[in-house]
Amino acid sequence: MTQVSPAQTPGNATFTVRAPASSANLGPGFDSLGLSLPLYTTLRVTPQEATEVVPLGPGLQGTPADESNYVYQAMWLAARRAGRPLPPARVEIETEVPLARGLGSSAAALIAGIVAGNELLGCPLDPAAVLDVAAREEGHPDNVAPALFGGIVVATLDKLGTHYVRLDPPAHLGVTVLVPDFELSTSKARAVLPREYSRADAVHALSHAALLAAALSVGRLDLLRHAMQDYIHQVWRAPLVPGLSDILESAHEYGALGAALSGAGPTVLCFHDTREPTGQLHTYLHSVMARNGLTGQVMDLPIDPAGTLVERAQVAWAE
Ligand SMILES: Nc1ncnc2c1ncn2[C@@H]1O[C@H](COP(=O)(O)OP(=O)(O)OP(=O)(O)O)[C@@H](O)[C@H]1O
Ligand SMILES: N[C@@H](CCO)C(=O)O
Repeated sequence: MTQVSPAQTPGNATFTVRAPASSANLGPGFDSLGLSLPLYTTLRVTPQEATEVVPLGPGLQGTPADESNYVYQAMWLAARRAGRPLPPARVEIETEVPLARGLGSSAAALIAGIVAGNELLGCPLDPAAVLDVAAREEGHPDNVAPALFGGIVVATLDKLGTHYVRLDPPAHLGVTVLVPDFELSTSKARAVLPREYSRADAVHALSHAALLAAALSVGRLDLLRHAMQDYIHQVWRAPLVPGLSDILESAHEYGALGAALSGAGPTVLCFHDTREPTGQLHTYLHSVMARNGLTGQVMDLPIDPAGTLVERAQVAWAE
């Protein structure tokens, strides 16, 4: 596997693109802060005379098996930015990222598609351009930036471009996610947010987001719980996610270093210290689900440092 890189092999060779899940916001970093998680969307792309789009596996049931598929549309975004037509190919799509759960499935699909389209074209776009295409399409960079670069990314999108800083995950910082068995689309979870905020809320948000980014950059795990306070989105989304308010208030009593709604939800993210056991936290998160009549999964995951990877089959240049 190699990081996003110029094409090294002939234009007709099969290649795979693997893009990770992500958790956006981390509390106050609304639309601007996210991290990458090791659940993957994988594309297997084979140039051929006619386009074929093949979603595989139960995770993608119901997604279109034709050119309207989001991944294929994303491949065309790369071609449009490059000002060239997309060469035809067979595109097989698989994913481990549950859809519409707040784990960045759409960002993984978008990044994987743009990187695949770019590869098919011989890599006219550099990684910063790939990120900018993705951030403009999604409307915010907080999932697509960690999906592309891995680790933790602070990013902002403005008229001039998408600007970002990637941080290596601090030592001993692990993630526990509670993934409920129900979907919540990002559009529904954005629709409940107010259009305007008071100056007090704005100052609260920017000071906490700034503290969180600084704490993550120097590994101050003791500050996470305080820095992750948020009044911009979680309070409005809490009615859509049973148990969220309890977890935000009490997870620290069970070993969490901090807790947040993951992306637009319904997944909830807790940070933990990887040197400490997480059994108590798991038991607590399961009890919150049970109290609220929910089922779902609780998983410990590391932060994925690698981001999107491209692998080309070993094909000799002479073939
Ligand atoms: N691999 C994929 N192939 C095709 N479509 C996909 C794929 N992954 C995601 N999608 C599309 O994206 C939608 C989910 O996007 P949505 O933004 O609502 O949630 P999310 O990205 O999983 O969560 P969040 O943005 O809160 O982290 C799916 O319903 C589907 O239409
Ligand atoms: N920042 C986005 C992430 C989900 O796409 C939100 O919370 O709506």
